[in-house]
Amino acid sequence: MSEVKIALAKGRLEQLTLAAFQEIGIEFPDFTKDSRKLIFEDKNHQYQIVLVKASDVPTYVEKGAADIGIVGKDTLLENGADVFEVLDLGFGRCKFAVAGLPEQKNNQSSKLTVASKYPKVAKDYYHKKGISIETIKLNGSVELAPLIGLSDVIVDIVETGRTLKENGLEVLEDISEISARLVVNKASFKTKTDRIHSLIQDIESVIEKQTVS
Ligand SMILES: Nc1ncnc2c1ncn2[C@@H]1O[C@H](COP(=O)(O)OP(=O)(O)OP(=O)(O)O)[C@@H](O)[C@H]1O
Ligand SMILES: O=P(O)(O)OC[C@H]1O[C@H](OP(=O)(O)OP(=O)(O)O)[C@H](O)[C@@H]1O
Repeated sequence: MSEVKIALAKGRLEQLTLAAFQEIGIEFPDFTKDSRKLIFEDKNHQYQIVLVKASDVPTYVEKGAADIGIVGKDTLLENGADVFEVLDLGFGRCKFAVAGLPEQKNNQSSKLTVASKYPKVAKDYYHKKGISIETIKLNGSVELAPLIGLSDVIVDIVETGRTLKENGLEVLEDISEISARLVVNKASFKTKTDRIHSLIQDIESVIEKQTVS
């Protein structure tokens, strides 16, 4: 029987996901923090993890290079991949927000410029409000943009709020809640139904346990 391939986002979600798998008895013995390997097998040879950049997880799953993936809702919204989103994993919690200098609160400009790692999310949000914006795509340190006059505001992830605070910025508008999601390739959902369903159920029971305790 072929293994179930799991695309795992490198970075913040990596250890949280491995911990969830460990709870349900799926362990990857070769997976160590300082390893440069990108493919890992579980000890029972049922699952294979491929370690990919967070923003690439939806692509691997949509194309069927991986059967399932673990990725933030933020990345799913930005990527727009055609995958089944089957489970809210409850970890990796943060939110999308519009942020900026306090004086931007009442900026009604019809030429608002918005810097973001998530230009699609930013456009969709303002489009729903009937406001057209100019987006500036950045790949990090987004909080710099309004400080040095690159944009009026930013659309970014806020977790503790520390990055905003230390740079004199504040949340101007909340957009939506974010957490890690389990996504499944549409064809794999049919061809590997039993194994994927049982994996989903096992993970669900771990999440429920965590919510109760
Ligand atoms: N403070 C946070 N900042 C960013 N992402 C967070 C935060 N807290 C939780 N997350 C979640 O963790 C996911 C992975 O974040 P991570 O920083 O590892 O990757 P990334 O930002 O997409 O990659 P990179 O930093 O390489 O561009 C995010 O997509 C988001 O869902
Ligand atoms: O509310 P906080 O707890 O401060 O977390 C939010 C910050 O974390 C993320 O940045 P990240 O650390 O991924 O750095 P980068 O996007 O600048 O690379 C995000 O883009 C914010 O800048």
